[in-house]
Amino acid sequence: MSGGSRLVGTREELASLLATARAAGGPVVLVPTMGALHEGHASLMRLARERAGHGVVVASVFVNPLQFGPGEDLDRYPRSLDADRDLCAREGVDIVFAPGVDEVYPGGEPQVTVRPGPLGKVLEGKIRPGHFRGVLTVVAKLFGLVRPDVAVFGEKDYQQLVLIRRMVLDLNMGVEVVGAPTVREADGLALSSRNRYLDAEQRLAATALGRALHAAERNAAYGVQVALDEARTELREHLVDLDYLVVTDPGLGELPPVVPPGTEARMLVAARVGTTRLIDNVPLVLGRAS
Ligand SMILES: Nc1ncnc2c1ncn2[C@@H]1O[C@H](COP(=O)(O)OP(=O)(O)OP(=O)(O)O)[C@@H](O)[C@H]1O
Ligand SMILES: CC(C)(CO)[C@@H](O)C(=O)[O-]
Ligand code: BAL
Repeated sequence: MSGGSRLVGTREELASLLATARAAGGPVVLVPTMGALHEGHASLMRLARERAGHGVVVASVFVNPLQFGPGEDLDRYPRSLDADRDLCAREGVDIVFAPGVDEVYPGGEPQVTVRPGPLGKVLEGKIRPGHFRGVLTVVAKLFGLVRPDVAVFGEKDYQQLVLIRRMVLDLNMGVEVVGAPTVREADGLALSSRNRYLDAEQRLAATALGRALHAAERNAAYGVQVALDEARTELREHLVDLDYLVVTDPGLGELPPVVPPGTEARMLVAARVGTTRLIDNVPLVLGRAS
């Protein structure tokens, strides 16, 4: 496709643009987002542009009510469609799909939704009950509307990425799911749309998450316990309320009590800084000097 980013708000417009694009050949690559775009999103779009080649890149911008629980930040979630559109144009996105809630949920909340299964009940799912049912349902709907060959998601939302891969596998959706590395500020804070809720003091405290994960990476060679202890020390030094800090296997399962050197694992952290919840994670290679 050529001619910059096209902003579309309806399923009909989207279908018609995609039909034209498909006729021209090349893959369709989707980047789902909730908007308030930053450089982390930009990296996903660049990856999508590379994967699409002469095909089409679609970015969706939709704050999905179904994945927010009561009392969460649905109403104050940042919305900045004009700036989002500029960023999409800069990164070579062909179609920006920014539908209203009625367009995505024309009959209100759908009767049939995607149950995430046991992995949806741990970590984020335990603290935000119903969250992953909302995420998987909207991602399934976006896949239905766009019918992408490839979809790109960030590793920053690692549990989400694992669950989307699982949904695609279990429901034979035939979409290639690409995970993109987390983009960080110079001080290690993972970029997130919610970072803009932080005041200066909270912004400083928020660096604890990145510091903790980095301390764990440095100490992973000494095993899970040392990695956890070092990470906890960093978190204790800052004004954050820890929700969880865990080391799992890469699929979010439990690690066996004894692991051979070189075992791949994931450390995941979630904490509240003031009223803002932040999450982050890194891969670890256990029991081997890195
Ligand atoms: N720092 C980042 N690096 C790489 N990808 C990211 C980063 N932050 C978000 N993403 C990815 O961008 C996609 C859209 O995420 P979303 O719009 O929720 O942004 P967000 O910054 O994660 O916002 P939130 O504050 O809601 O967590 C997701 O696949 C997410 O994992
Ligand atoms: C995948 C997603 C766009 C679904 O609303 C959202 O959870 C996000 O932005 O990570
Ligand atoms: N990036 C995850 C979306 C959410 O927190 O609702």
